[in-house]
Amino acid sequence: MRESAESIASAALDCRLRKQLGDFSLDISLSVPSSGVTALFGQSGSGKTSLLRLIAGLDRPDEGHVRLGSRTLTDRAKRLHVPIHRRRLGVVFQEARLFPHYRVRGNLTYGMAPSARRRFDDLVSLLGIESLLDRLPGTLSGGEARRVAIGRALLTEPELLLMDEPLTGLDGDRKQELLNYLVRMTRDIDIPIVYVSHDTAEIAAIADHLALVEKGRLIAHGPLDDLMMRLDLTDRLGGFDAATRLLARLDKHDDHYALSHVVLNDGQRLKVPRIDRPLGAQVRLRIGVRDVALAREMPSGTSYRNGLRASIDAIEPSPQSPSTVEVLLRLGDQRLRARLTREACDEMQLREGQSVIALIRSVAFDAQSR
Ligand SMILES: Nc1ncnc2c1ncn2[C@@H]1O[C@H](COP(=O)(O)OP(=O)(O)OP(=O)(O)O)[C@@H](O)[C@H]1O
Repeated sequence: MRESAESIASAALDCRLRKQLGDFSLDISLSVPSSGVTALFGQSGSGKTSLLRLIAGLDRPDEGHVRLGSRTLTDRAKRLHVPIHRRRLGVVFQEARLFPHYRVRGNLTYGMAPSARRRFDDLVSLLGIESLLDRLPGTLSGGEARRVAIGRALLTEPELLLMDEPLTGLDGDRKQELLNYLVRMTRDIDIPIVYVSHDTAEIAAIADHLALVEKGRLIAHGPLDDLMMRLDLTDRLGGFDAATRLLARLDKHDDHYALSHVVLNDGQRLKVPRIDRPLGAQVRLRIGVRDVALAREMPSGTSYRNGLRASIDAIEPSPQSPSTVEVLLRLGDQRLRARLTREACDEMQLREGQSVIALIRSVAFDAQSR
C-alpha cells in the first residue's frame, strides 16, 4: 500500500476499525485529508457502506477508533461512542430520506445551524432547487430529492460530509446533472468529504483522493491521479476503459466550431468540445488510455486536433493484453498514460526519456471552479 506523506499530514479524519459482520470481516485504517473528496471505491460487497456506517456512528466497531480533527468520536478501548446526531456530520444516503409532510423549505431548515442562515440562498442556488422550495417531497424526482437531501446535510454546517452512492438509481441525464452539481459544490465547501461509489467515471469526475476497498481491507490509498497511473490497479480502476486526468484552465470559447480552448499548467493548449464554464475556470480533462496515440513528430494533415509535447517516463507491458504496452508520459508536472500496440512501440523505437507528441482523440470533462 502506498500513501502520500501529504495526505497523512493534513488528515482530518483518522480511523482504525475492525468489525465482524457474519462471515464478513472488516479491518481498515484510513486517513482522510482535511479538504477535498476522498472516494471509497470497491466492488459490491467490499465493505464500503459498513465502513461509512462505522464512521457515522450508526454501528459500533469491535475494535478501533474514529477521530475527526481533535475530537474522538469512537474509541472502543475507552468505551467512547458519540451518537450520530452529536458527531457534526452531514450524511447523504442512496435514498433521500426527506420528511414527507414538510415542504422542501421545511426539510432544508430542519436542523439548520443558525450560522448557516446566511448561506441558505447561495446553497439553494448552487443546488438548483430554488423553484422546489414550496413542493412536498412526494412530488420531486429522484435527482431533485437527492439535491434537497444534500442541501439539508450541508445546512447543518457539518465538519465532515459522508455520501453513500448519492447518484445510484438515477438515469443518464439526471445523473450527469447532479454529478455536475456535486463536482461544483464539493469544490466550494471546505470540509472533508467521503464519497462512496463503485462507478469509475463518477470517481474520476469528483474525487481528489481514493481509498480502494476489497474484501473488507484497504488495498490502496492516495491521490487519485497517482493511483490512476499505477498499472497494478488497472483492472480495478476501469480495466479497458482506464483513464488519466489533466488539469487545465479555460482560456477561450470558439462559438463557430463549438469548441473551448484550454491551457495546461505547462502552457500547452488543447481544443476540446465546448465547456459551459466561465473563462478562467479550472477544468479536469479525463482522457482514456486508448484515446492517446503517439508520434515522434507533430504530424500534418491529420484529423487529430490536439498534439501535446510529452516525455516518456516509462514503458510497461499492459496488465490486460500481451499485445499492448502502457506508455507513462510526463507533461510539465502532470502525467498522462497511453496504451499502444507492442508492435507500434517497437516500430517507433520508443524509449524512456524520449520526447514525443501525444495525440489526443477525445476527452471528457469534469468542470470544477477551484
Ligand atoms: N449486519 C450484517 N450481518 C451480516 N453481514 C453483513 C451485515 N452487514 C453487511 N454485511 C456483509 O458485509 C459485506 C459488506 O457489505 P457492505 O454493504 O459494506 O458492502 P458495499 O461495499 O457497501 O456494497 P454495495 O456496493 O453493494 O453497497 C457484505 O458481504 C454484506 O453481506
